[in-house]
Amino acid sequence: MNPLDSALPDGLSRLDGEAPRLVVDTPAGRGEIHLDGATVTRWAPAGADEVLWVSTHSRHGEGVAIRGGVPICAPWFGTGRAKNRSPQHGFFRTVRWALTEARRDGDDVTVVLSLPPLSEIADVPGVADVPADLTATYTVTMGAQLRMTLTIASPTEPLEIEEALHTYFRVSDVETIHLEGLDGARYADKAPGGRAVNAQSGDVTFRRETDRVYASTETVTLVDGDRRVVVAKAGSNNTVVWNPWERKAAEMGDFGDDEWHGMVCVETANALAGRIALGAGESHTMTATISVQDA
Ligand SMILES: O=P(O)(O)OC[C@H]1O[C@@H](O)[C@H](O)[C@@H](O)[C@@H]1O
Repeated sequence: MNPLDSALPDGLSRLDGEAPRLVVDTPAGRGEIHLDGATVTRWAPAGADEVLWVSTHSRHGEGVAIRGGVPICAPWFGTGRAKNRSPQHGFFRTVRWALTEARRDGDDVTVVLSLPPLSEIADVPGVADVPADLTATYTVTMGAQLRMTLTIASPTEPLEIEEALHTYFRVSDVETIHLEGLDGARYADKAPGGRAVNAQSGDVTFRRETDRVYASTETVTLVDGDRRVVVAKAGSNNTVVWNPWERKAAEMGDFGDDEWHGMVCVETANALAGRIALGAGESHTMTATISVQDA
């Protein structure tokens, strides 16, 4: 038994097993966080529908990335700046994090999760590519809002990091939604045939495979009929927008062939040119705060 279990505040419980997770249920909201990858998989404020999307084909458990919720991509994004990193999107999203703190403030529940010491996961692919004393903590507050704060520190060596809170949102139909807040932002288009430099004109809409890394520090609002999901952020140079569309969804083993209609990723990130250069002894903190406005 985890020594913290006896100290868990009201509204927070822990489910053990092959896919251990924390469950939040208070008058302000409800949600769930898997220790594997420190992946938030559910969150909804009181009275609202579920905000996050998880594939019905997702795998769960230690060592696999959950297909949905909010996987943490780090300490690199994709295959990294030089396209030579493995595994894709880094190892933060597949290793089992430890619960190190839990508290309740009013009807908000906050948990703090820590990346295990790298010496304990030295055999995990990718770990040997970063300084052995790299640390990361992830603070998640669930209630009327969902706030996720990732801090990465490199105590003794300079290190370039990329990171993303790879947030999968549930939508009614990706072809009828739009994103506000990115008008005028430059972006790299990673979809097949896409150009390295583009500029957004107006709202973002979806008609084909979409895979864009926007240079933007602005709040983005996902508009889905009467529902507005607001993604505010701090410490983030980029917003990544992704939908695999039909062909790519069919290629992915953990993604249902038709599920792309019902999701979109809006990721709070520092990636590509927006990467963070940590000096020795420095840390960086990135926060995403999500709220819902139903008309
Ligand atoms: O299949 P993965 O590794 O979870 O990645 C999903 C997508 O994640 C996005 O963030 C990337 O921009 C896409 O290029 C990628 O396809």
